Amino acid sequence: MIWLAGSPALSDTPDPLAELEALSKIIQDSIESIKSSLSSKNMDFPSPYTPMSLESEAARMQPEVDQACAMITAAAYQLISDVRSPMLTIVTVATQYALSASLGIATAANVPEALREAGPKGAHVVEIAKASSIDPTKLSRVLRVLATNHIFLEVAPDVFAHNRISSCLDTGKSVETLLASATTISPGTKHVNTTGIAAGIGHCTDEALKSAAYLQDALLDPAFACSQEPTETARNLAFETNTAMFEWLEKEGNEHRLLRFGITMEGAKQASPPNAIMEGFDWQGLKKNSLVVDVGGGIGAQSMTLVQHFPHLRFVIQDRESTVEEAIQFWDRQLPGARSTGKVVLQIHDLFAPQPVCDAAVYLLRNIIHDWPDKYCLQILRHLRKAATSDTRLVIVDSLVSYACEDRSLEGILGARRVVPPKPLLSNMGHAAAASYFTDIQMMELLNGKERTLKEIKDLMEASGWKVVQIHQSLAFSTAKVIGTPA
Ligand SMILES: C[S@@+](CC[C@H](N)C(=O)[O-])C[C@H]1O[C@@H](n2cnc3c(N)ncnc32)[C@H](O)[C@@H]1O
Repeated sequence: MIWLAGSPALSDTPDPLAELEALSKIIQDSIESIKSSLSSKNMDFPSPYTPMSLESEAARMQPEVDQACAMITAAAYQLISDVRSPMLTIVTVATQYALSASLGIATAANVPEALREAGPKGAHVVEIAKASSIDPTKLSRVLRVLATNHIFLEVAPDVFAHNRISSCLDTGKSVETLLASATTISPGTKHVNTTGIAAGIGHCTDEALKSAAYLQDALLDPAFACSQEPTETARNLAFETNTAMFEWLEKEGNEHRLLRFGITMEGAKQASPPNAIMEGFDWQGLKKNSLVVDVGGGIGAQSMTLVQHFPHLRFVIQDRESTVEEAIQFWDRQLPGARSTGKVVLQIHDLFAPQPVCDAAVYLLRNIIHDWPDKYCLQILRHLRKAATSDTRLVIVDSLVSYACEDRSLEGILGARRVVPPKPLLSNMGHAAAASYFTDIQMMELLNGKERTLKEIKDLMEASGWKVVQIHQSLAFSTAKVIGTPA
């Protein structure tokens, strides 16, 4: 028998059934580890049939439980790939866009809100369809493909109800309010004062999904193929525009997308453990009145967490004019007083202009570098380096993608060594880490941006006068902090 190169053999002559057994054992051991961790803390694992809330996710947020869940996800998906016919797998993957599209339709058609109002017994699709102008016979097919993939339940023929996953989509608003606002004001207002999860689904299944359909064209078009410009992307082809993402969002007709994107960024905090921004960097150790500059800080959702926990620090949150306008409302609503005391300053600043704050203890760049191609990242980092003092720290918070094979080349950097999962799992945790790789493609299609490997970030930092001194990362969450000092 010929083995293909790179097969992660358990022995010299890999036995497919031994791999299945090894994967099952990883799953079984991880379940045991969850049980013992939760029983020692007197906590319950959340049921897939109860609505999601941040409080009820507490068990899964325990680092050891979270890690065990990641192991189970990686092993279970690899098990599926090993046992299912390869033809069926390929066809299933090729048609999986139907899932993203269906999720977008259910969200836009107010299905989550209609099902919350219907209660645990659910509602017939004819009733659910009244929450929008959708055809019930088409909606039932959309909901069935989701229920088949464990999002919603089909509790009786054409009767659907929430499960835990689908309940995440609920904005908490009444169908009546949503129907009234859809006819009177912009549909983006649906997401105002919500967790931002439905907003994020809207962003991914509207502008991102539409752009993804053009990615093949963009990558194979000689004019766009090697482009490093944010104006030459699949999104530019899909929406027939020559503007970069953030300018495009500000264009007339995109008001709902701009509003939704801002709310998505705020909601994205919930994809990581609460207060994740606080970990891995010694904010407490900064001197009294030290200045943290949140560069491209959006409405300042991350800085707000830091303000609340580290009252000895001062903050400048910089962004584009339209975002700063939103940020003013956000801060005055959530933490009135922060601005009037001067503890927090909201500042209009272009990432590509010289940095006006030259006495910063920290420049924080969270989810910024991944928005831009290398040559633009270098401009951003060089402006910060020019304004930095010798004590300034650069904190880059972004996904760090790993190769799908082992790579130990940068283990000399403090914190860079990762826990290597047991074989036969992929060293990047396979499907458990899939969201980062999907986001990488989303960055490419929308902005010509990218999620980077540690080596790619290190190269950018070194080319702009920064030196990587420490990394903070976890096995389960791909978001990492790369901490630098002036070189
Ligand atoms: C992905 S969001 C990240 C926001 C925030 N750092 C966070 O982690 O929630 C990117 C941010 O960059 C801002 N941005 C994009 N282009 C910019 C520019 N040229 N100058 C300043 N900010 C910009 C956007 O308005 C947006 O708020």
